[in-house]
Amino acid sequence: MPDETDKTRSLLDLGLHARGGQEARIKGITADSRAVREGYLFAALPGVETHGARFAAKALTSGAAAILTDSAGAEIASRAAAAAGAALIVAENPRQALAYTAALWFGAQPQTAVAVTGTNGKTSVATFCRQIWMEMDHAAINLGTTGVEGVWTAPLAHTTPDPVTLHRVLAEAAQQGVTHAAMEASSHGLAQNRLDGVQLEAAGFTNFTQDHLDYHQSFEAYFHAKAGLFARVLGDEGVAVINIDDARGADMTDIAAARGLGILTVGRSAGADLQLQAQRFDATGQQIRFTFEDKAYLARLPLIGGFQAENVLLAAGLVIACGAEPPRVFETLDHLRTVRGRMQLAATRENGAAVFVDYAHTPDAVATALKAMRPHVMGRLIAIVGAGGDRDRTKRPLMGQAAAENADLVIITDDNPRSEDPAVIRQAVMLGAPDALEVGDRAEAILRGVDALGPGDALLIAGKGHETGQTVGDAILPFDDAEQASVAVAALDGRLA
Ligand SMILES: CC(=O)N[C@H]1[C@@H](OP(=O)(O)OP(=O)(O)OC[C@H]2O[C@@H](n3ccc(=O)[nH]c3=O)[C@H](O)[C@@H]2O)O[C@H](CO)[C@@H](O)[C@@H]1O[C@H](C)C(=O)N[C@@H](C)C(=O)N[C@H](CCC(=O)O)C(=O)O
Ligand SMILES: Nc1ncnc2c1ncn2[C@@H]1O[C@H](COP(=O)(O)OP(=O)(O)OP(=O)(O)O)[C@@H](O)[C@H]1O
Ligand SMILES: N[C@H](CCC[C@H](N)C(=O)O)C(=O)O
Ligand SMILES: [Mg+2]
Repeated sequence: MPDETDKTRSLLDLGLHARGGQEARIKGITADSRAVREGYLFAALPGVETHGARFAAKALTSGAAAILTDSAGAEIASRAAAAAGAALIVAENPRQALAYTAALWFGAQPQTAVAVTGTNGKTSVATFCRQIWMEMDHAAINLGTTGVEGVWTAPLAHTTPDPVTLHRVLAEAAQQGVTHAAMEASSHGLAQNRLDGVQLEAAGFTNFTQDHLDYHQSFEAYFHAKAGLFARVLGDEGVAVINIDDARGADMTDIAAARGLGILTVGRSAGADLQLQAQRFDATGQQIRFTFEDKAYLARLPLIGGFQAENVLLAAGLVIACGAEPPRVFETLDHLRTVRGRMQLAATRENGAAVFVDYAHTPDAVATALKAMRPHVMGRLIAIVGAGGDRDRTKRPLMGQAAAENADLVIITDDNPRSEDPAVIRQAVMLGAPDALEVGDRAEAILRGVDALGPGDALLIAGKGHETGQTVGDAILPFDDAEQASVAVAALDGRLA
């Protein structure tokens, strides 16, 4: 741990203005008043629910030596800070200042780091990057929705953790010998500058479709948040790895080009640097042909879903952008494994019908996942879909519609109703799928879906993927789609003890 006085100086070196000439000796940092200890810097941030400065008095009672906030927060906290003899640091963007401070405070991260943004595919791409690096004998991790995975593991509460958690985790990983890290950059995380202090060698863009309009309010604001990865977070020496098949890929490329960043394009589109040329599907995966620098390559991916090939090539592009030898990277692709909860084969009925669990929780993901299953299915495609409570309401009928358009039978059920009435959420989803069967209880919906499977049919259970709970109100009830699928198959095929 570096000398504490140096830390204080670093904070002031950030160009922050300490009012009242106070010099703070910092012993720790947090944005949560409840976590403040003697000598801590308390970042009092403006939030969605409240302003952290409202908790300044409590933080000072717990021993805060400095308060970092914005001008609105300074109005609230300045008297209490002065009375306690604590430094008040006012920043135009205190979230960014906190991110830089967290990076300096924890002082270490894996030397090679990449981040990936996009509406869908972040967890998959980050996981594939980690798998490729591990195949190349690097000590690697991925960080995101599924926690920290790889040579070192830890749970995470958010897809992109707050900067204090993020840098604590990155520093601990580096101390454990982790040299390579791939992380997800969620739109919330980017809008809140959670990643601004991370040193990235490359950053990736998967796609841009609807999600999270509850938080971002408009498509443009949502896009602007994602674009922050290329406009701001990625350093001047960084490489932008962009899926140009997506309609907004060109916009991302322009943003990166305007900064003079390196650019590596990926996709089926003509002119892509890493170009997917052909895909052939079989029962357990797919054969792909692609080109890079005028050379053609073949790989067999043991992965279900055409879109996973796009994610794999984006991951390969990110690893190459960090300096790896392309042929060596491509050799690893045959060894990739299914990402937990993403087109995961959860169970098979005695009649051969397969049950897949997938994390599709946006209209585009539901459509993509179902379309991806078609080439693998001879008979009917059945979909179980629900939408989360306290999240983007406008995506609900569109998710129902995506299911109705791409499946032969749709069952609408509950998926983390949170504080909302589950029946109201189901009704909204049903607006897009009027012929769907409504079965609120998720276990019963899975049983009904599995029961409906004839030979050659397949079932997609969408929405929860790797999740292990159903959030109802404040309670998280244990629930695992893959487990429920196995139980349903065992019960119906008479294999239960
Ligand atoms: C909308 C959102 O992102 N909210 C996150 C954000 O809250 P906020 O800053 O708006 O906080 P607030 O509740 O208004 O409080 C303001 C400030 O007062 C502080 N406070 C509050 C209470 C107190 O007693 N003491 C105190 O100091 C808070 O720490 C905060 O700094 O910062 C909080 C602290 O880090 C997060 O817990 C909270 O995540 C909420 C719970 C959440 O659900 N976030 C989700 C939507 C999210 O971030 N999801 C993304 C994307 C997921 C995906 O990939 O689809 C993710 O990266 O996980
Ligand atoms: N490249 C892609 N294009 C379209 N849909 C995709 C793509 N990759 C994944 N999906 C769909 O999105 C779902 C979620 O994938 P993944 O978890 O990798 O995305 P994510 O961006 O990390 O999601 P989150 O926002 O929850 O973190 C998958 O289960 C699949 O249905
Ligand atoms: N992390 C995402 C995915 C949630 C997936 C789904 N199970 C839901 O609860 O909506 C979110 O919070 O929007
Ligand atoms: Mg994710």
